[in-house]
Parts: sequence; structure tokens; C-alpha cells
Amino acid sequence: MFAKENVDYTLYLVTDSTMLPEGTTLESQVEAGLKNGVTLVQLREKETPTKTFIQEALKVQKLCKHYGVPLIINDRVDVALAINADGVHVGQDDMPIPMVRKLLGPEKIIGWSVGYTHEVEQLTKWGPEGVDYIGIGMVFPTNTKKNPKKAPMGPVGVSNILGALQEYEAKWCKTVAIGGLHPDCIPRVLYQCGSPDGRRMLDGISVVSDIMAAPDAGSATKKLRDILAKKRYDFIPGLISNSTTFHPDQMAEYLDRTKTNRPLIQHITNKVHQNFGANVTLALGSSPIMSEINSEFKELSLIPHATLLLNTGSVAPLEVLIDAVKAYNESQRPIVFDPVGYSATETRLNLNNHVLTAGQFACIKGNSGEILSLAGLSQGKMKGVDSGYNGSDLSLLIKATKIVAYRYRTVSVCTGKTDIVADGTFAGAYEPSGGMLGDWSSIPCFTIVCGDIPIMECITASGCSLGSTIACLIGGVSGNANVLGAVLTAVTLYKSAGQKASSRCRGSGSFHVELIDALYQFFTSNQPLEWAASIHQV
Ligand SMILES: Nc1ncnc2c1ncn2[C@@H]1O[C@H](COP(=O)(O)OP(=O)(O)OP(=O)(O)O)[C@@H](O)[C@H]1O
Ligand SMILES: Cc1ncsc1CCO
Ligand SMILES: [Mg+2]
Repeated sequence: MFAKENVDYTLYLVTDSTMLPEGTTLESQVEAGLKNGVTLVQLREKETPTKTFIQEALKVQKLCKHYGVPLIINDRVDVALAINADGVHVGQDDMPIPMVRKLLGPEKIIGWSVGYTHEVEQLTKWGPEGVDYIGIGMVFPTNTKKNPKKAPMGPVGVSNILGALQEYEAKWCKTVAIGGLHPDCIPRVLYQCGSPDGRRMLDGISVVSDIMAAPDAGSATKKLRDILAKKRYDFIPGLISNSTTFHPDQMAEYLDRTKTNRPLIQHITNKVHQNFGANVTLALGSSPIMSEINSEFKELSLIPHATLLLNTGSVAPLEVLIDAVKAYNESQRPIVFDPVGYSATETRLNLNNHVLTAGQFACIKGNSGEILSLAGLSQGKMKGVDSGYNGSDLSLLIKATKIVAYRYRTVSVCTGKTDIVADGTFAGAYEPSGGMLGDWSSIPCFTIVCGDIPIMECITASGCSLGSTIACLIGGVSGNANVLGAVLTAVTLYKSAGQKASSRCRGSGSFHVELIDALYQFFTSNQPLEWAASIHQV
């Protein structure tokens, strides 16, 4: 009998014998997994008749015993009892947990599939005598479940569940994530999934096809173990650092780097912004390219200093956006995401959430309406792409900016009269099971101020072009510079240029031209200490 408290949830293999490659068997795949670091096995054979299921279970049980790993049976409490397995995993539509416990007794492991926070509330009512661990999912779309009842929840959905476990103080309950987890996304899932109080991350991950369908299940398992051993997701190597302060005299170096490195800025952006964004990019010594052709994304992302500005203002097809995110993540190059009109309509909300689920972003920038909705702090919908929020409650906006930075482990920017920048990356570091190095409220945060410049709201795509500016500065980063410094430099430059342009223009038409002039002049002369906008740590 396996002692419950000693179960290691790190790498949980769930079987499916419908996907075995030729020349392998259920047992040979499971054994290859066990030999190379699988820590828990679940026999999940939906199509197998009872008699065969029991025969297989006995064989797999023998293997599990040999390697000292517990065996869990999916759904079939009778089979688990018949072979004296270590536990049972049940779904929401299977036998109720109290009955399962009554049949199995207190020593056995009981797992439950959970997708919603109210299920966590239910679980805490049963207490430690009920569920021992939950499978949180599904995280991403998967072929393993033919007719999924739930939409993929993404890392934010998983984090909400982990948050509920903390809130209800379900300390005993362990967690694994399941659904569409593969080596390309597991590091990001481990990094992004955590409770808002920073104290709890996943105890493990669950895989099916990566081992069951692998021609070489042993090396596939080893690869997974290597990923799971890391405590850092270095998504843009060298560019995220744990510096928590910033000195304005560093800004000149950031401008110099962009000048020297002349980054390529791929724009996927709205039609209103395209020409403006390209000209701002050129004014800042960088090379713009507008592209929505999937087949060239990978090639573009591999050009040194390539950076992607992804703006959902008028929208390219979802597959195009997702392909771009995947290409830049794979090439470990930064993405600046501007979710224009995030919650203005159901369509935009779904589309932007889908993009957010698809990858890791170096920076997420929005106006106050967008950032408040992203943080879940807004009352009602945004009217259109304008913020619709007068920005009077600065502390609420700071809170929202920090929550967005923390939730997406990114550097977030909230624009308005006062701009706010927060860094929730923790330099890519996390502590499996344990948590992040702090909660959302403790992350570094700055405001950038330059008085009221109302005319900045009188031209279209001024926020979008701040996105281009941020991309130019992040794209230039090399050496010991980092994303936070680049973003602070970009926001301060842009605000200062806005102030200069507003003092020179005759109306919103010439303001537009003067803004590009001022960006060009400030970039070329490179004397940030003379700029009007100032940075304050809050
Ligand atoms: N009242 C203001 N005073 C000073 N700066 C402002 C003011 N309003 C906006 N800005 C600046 O204008 C830029 C755009 O901010 P805004 O919040 O209007 O973005 P946005 O609504 O996303 O823009 P758009 O959708 O038109 O691209 C930012 O750089 C911001 O700092
Ligand atoms: C006006 C407008 N509509 C969609 S995107 C955009 C540019 C400002 O965000
Ligand atoms: Mg605006």
C-alpha cells in the first residue's frame, strides 16, 4: 500500500492505448515512462471492455510496484477495488466523491477533475477526507478528449483554481494541470500558473500523448523531466532581469542600443495605425515591417533583434495572430501585445483572451479601460477602443496594472494622463509547488507623469504608436539592459515627445506631425535628462 502523503505528482502519466505507435504496447510505453521518471500512473482506457481492462490493470500494477510508483484507476471504482489499486480518479459526471471515499476507505488516493472555482468550494466542504488531488483542465485544446465540455482555460484559468484553493485553505489538496500540455508549452504553464497570493504553484503536470504516442517513450519522458527540473522560464534569454529599480540616467544607454542594433519591428496592427507606426519606428532608428503572412513569421523572428508588435485593433484572422505568437516565442524574441478594445464586444474579448492563452508576452500595453478589464476590475464594457475611463482613481489603475503584470508574468503598461508600468516577470523565476517570490502587490511599479496633455487623446492610434515605441526600445536591448528599463525609457520618451509636440502644434492635425518630429529629435539628440516627463517608483 502506497502512503498517500508520499505521492509525488511531478510527472503524472495518463494512459491511452488508442495512440500507441507500432511495435509498442501499453505496458512497454508505461515501463519506458516509469524507468525515466514518471512519478504517478493513471490507467484511463475508455474503450476497453471490463475483462481486458482488469487484465491490463494487473500488468500495469506489477510494473508500478516494481518502480515504487502508485497506480490510479480512471473512473472504475469497482476495478480499483478488485485489483487493490492505490486510488481512483473521477470526473464531474462520475461517482460522487463521498461515495467513492466510502467504498475505497481513508487510505486510498482520490483525484477529481476540476475546471471551475465553485468545484473547489465544494471540495473544501468534504475536507481532507474527500479529494486528495485535483486535475485542473483542460488547459489547452487537445485531441485526447473527443467532445470537450469545457473551453480551454489557459494559465489564467488554472491560476484562478489555484487561487480558490488558497482562499478556501485547502492545503492538503495537491494539483496537476492537464490538457494539451507538451514540451513547447509546459515551461510557460509552470511559470504562469500560480495563485494570486504567490504562495501556490502546480505540484505537477499530466501528460498523455507525449509519452503514450512517442516512438521513443523513454527519451520523451527524460525530456519532460528536464523541463520539470527547471525553476526558471527564460523566455527571452538575458532580457528579463530582477532589477527592481530604475535610474533616469540609464535611459541614454537604452536609446543608444536601439540606435546601434536597429531592430526589426514586425507589426501586425490595425489599418488606422499602420502608416503612423511605421513612421514612428523609422524615427526611432528601427526598421518596420508590416506582415500578416504566416509563412514568413518564423524567418522574420530569427533576424537578430526582431521584435513583434501585436495589436488587435482591426483584426487579422485568429490563426495568423496565434502563429505569430508561437513563432516569436519559439525564437525567444519579445512580443509587445496591445489588446485594443479588449472588452468592447464579446468578439474582441474572446479573441484577445485566445491570444493571451497562446503565449508569453514581454509587454502588455493598454489604455486604462483595457487594463482595468484585463485585471477584472472594470464595471461594464468599454464603449469602443477609447478607454472610456477618466483615470481619476490612480490607486485603482496602479492596482490593475500590477494585477495584469502579475497575471501574465509580463511588464504591463497602462496609459492615460499618468502612465503606469509594472514588472511581474520575477525574472522568469518560480518555485514549483511553492510559488512566486511575492504576491502581485509587491512587484516593482512606476508612474510616468508630465501634467495633462489632452491633445494626445485627439489623434487616433496614439496609444498604438506608443506600442511601436516600446517595441523599438525592447528590440534594441542587449548586454545587461532589460525589458523593464526599455519600457520605462519608451514611455518616458513618448510622453515627453507628446508634451513637446503639444507646445508646438496648432491643432490635432499638426500635433500628429509634431509628435513624429519630437520623437525623431529626442531620439537623435539623446539627452533624456532634458525631457519633461518624470519617472516615480510607487
Ligand atoms: N490626458 C493626457 N495627458 C497626458 N498624456 C496622455 C493623456 N491621455 C493620453 N495620454 C498619452 O497618450 C498616449 C495614448 O494613450 P491613450 O490612453 O489615449 O491610449 P489609447 O486609447 O490606447 O490610444 P489609441 O487607441 O488611440 O491608440 C499615451 O502615451 C498616454 O501617455
Ligand atoms: C479607431 C480604431 N479602431 C480600431 S483600432 C483603432 C485605432 C485606435 O486604437
Ligand atoms: Mg485614447
